[in-house]
Amino acid sequence: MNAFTVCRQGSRCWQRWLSWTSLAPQPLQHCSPLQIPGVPTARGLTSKATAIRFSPASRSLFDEPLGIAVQGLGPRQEVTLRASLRDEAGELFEARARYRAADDGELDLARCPALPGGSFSGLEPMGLLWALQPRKAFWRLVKKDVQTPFRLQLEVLEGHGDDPGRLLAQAQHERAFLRDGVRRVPVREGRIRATLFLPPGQTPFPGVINIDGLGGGLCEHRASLLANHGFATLALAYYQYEDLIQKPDKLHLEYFEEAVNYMLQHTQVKGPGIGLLGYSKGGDLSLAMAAFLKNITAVASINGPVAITAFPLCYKDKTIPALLCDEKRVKVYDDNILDYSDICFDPFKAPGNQSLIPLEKAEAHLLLIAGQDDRIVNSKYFATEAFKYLQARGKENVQTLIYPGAGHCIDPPFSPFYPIGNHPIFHKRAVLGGELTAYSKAQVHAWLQILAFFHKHLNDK
Ligand SMILES: CCCCCCCC(=O)SCCNC(=O)CCNC(=O)[C@H](O)C(C)(C)COP(=O)(O)OP(=O)(O)OC[C@H]1O[C@@H](n2cnc3c(N)ncnc32)[C@H](O)[C@@H]1OP(=O)(O)O
Repeated sequence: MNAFTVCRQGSRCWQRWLSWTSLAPQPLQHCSPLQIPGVPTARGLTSKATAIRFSPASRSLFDEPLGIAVQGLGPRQEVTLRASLRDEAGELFEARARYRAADDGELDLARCPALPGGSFSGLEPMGLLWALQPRKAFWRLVKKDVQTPFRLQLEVLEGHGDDPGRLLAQAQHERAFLRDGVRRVPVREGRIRATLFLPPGQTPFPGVINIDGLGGGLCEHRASLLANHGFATLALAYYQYEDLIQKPDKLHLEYFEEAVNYMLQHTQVKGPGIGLLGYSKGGDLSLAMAAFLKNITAVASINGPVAITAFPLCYKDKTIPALLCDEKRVKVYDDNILDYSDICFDPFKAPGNQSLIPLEKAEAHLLLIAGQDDRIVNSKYFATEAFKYLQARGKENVQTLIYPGAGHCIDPPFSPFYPIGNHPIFHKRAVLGGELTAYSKAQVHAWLQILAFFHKHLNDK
C-alpha cells in the first residue's frame, strides 16, 4: 500500500499532500497574499514587494502539510528562510534553510530545493518544521495544551551568510491541534482520568484509546490529531496524574478495561470494538489489552515492547512480571550519553519470556510499528520476532512496519527530531536513536498507515 493512498476520508489537507507527492503534480493553491505591511528594515526602508504566502493562509493542523512560498524576490535572489517557535515553557526552536529564488523571483518550497548549509537540504517542503531544533539541548517539543496552537514565525533574510542578512519579509502561522468543531471533554468517570476528543456532529464515531509512554501525566497531542480525522479518541493517563498513583510498583489491567467499557458505553462511540494507539510503554499496555480484554478490534503500537516493561501488570489472578534488564549492559558514549538498547533480556527466550505478552490470544488486528534505530526498546527485533511468533501459531492478524533511520520517538508528522533525551526509567541522558531526514519521512508514513489501519478496521463493521 502506498503511504499516500491511505486516507479514505482524507480531508482537504491530505489531498493537498497527495499533490505534493507528485502523484498528481498540481500547482500549490495560492491563497490571497497575506497583507503583510511593509517590513521596516534595518535602514528604515520598507520592502513592499517581498511577500510570504502560506497555504492554508493563517492556520493549519500540526499534522497537515503547509505550503510556503515567497514572492517578490529578485531573479535567482539568494535568501535564508528562518523558522522559529516557542513551546509552552518558552523554549525556542529554530530552523533555517538557504534558497535561491526562481528566475521570476518566486520561491516555492514545494518546488525549490534547499541548498546545503542550513538545517536541511534538498526538496523538503516541510523541512522548516521537522528540522526545528531547540536552543536548549536535549529539549523535546511537546504540546501540553492542545487547545492552543504553536505560533510559527517565518522570516526571509537576504543572502546566505552565517550572520542574518537584511530582513525582507516575515509572517506568522498557527499550527493547531484541534480542527474547528472537535470537542475536548475531560473525563473523570470512576477511576478513569482522561480526555475524550469528539469530532463535530452527533453520529457515533469509531473509537480509539491513545496510551502514551512513560513519564506520567496526560499527553493529548496524538489523540487530538486523531480526532481531527474522524475518530472519537480518548487520551488516557495511567499514573502520576491527579489522584492516580504517583509512583506505581505495578499496573492493573482492570483500569484499562474500565476505559474500554467507558468508550463502548458512550453514545458517540461506534462499537462493537475499539482501537488502541499505544506509544512505547503505551504500546505494551495496548497489546496486553488486546490479549486479555474483549472488544479490542485494532491495535497500533509505535515502538511498543511486546513484553511487559517497567512495572509488572496484574489482571485478575495473573501477574506478568516486567521484562528483566541488566543495566550493566548499558553502553557509554564519549560525551557521557548512554545507550540502553541492549539492556533488556530477550522476551522470546527464558528467562525474559515470562514477561512476553500472550499475543496469540489477541483477536484484534495488530500493527507493529518500529524504528530500526530505536535505542530504548529493541523494537525492530520485537516486531519481527512477534510476527514470526504469531505466524508459527497460525495467526494472520499482524503486520509490521520497520522504519530505517527512525529511533524511539516516532511522533506525529513534522514533529522536530528528538534523538537524545532522558531515559524514562533510568532518568539519565540516553540516546533515543534515529537520523533526521529518515525520521521526518517515517513520521509521515507511519501516521498515514495508522489512519488507514483504523479507518479500515474500525469503519468496516
Ligand atoms: C527497559 C526499557 C523499557 C522501556 C519501555 C518504555 C519506555 C518508554 O515509555 S519511553 C517514552 C517516554 N515517554 C514519552 O515519550 C511520553 C511523553 N512524555 C515525555 O516525553 C516526558 O514526560 C516529557 C518530556 C513530556 C516530560 O514532561 P513532564 O513529565 O511534564 O516533565 P516534568 O515533570 O516537568 O519533568 C520531568 C523531567 O522531564 C524533563 N522535561 C520536561 N519537559 C521536557 C521537554 N519538553 N523536553 C525534555 N525534557 C523535558 C524535566 O527537565 C525533568 O527532567 P529531570 O527529571 O532530569 O529534572
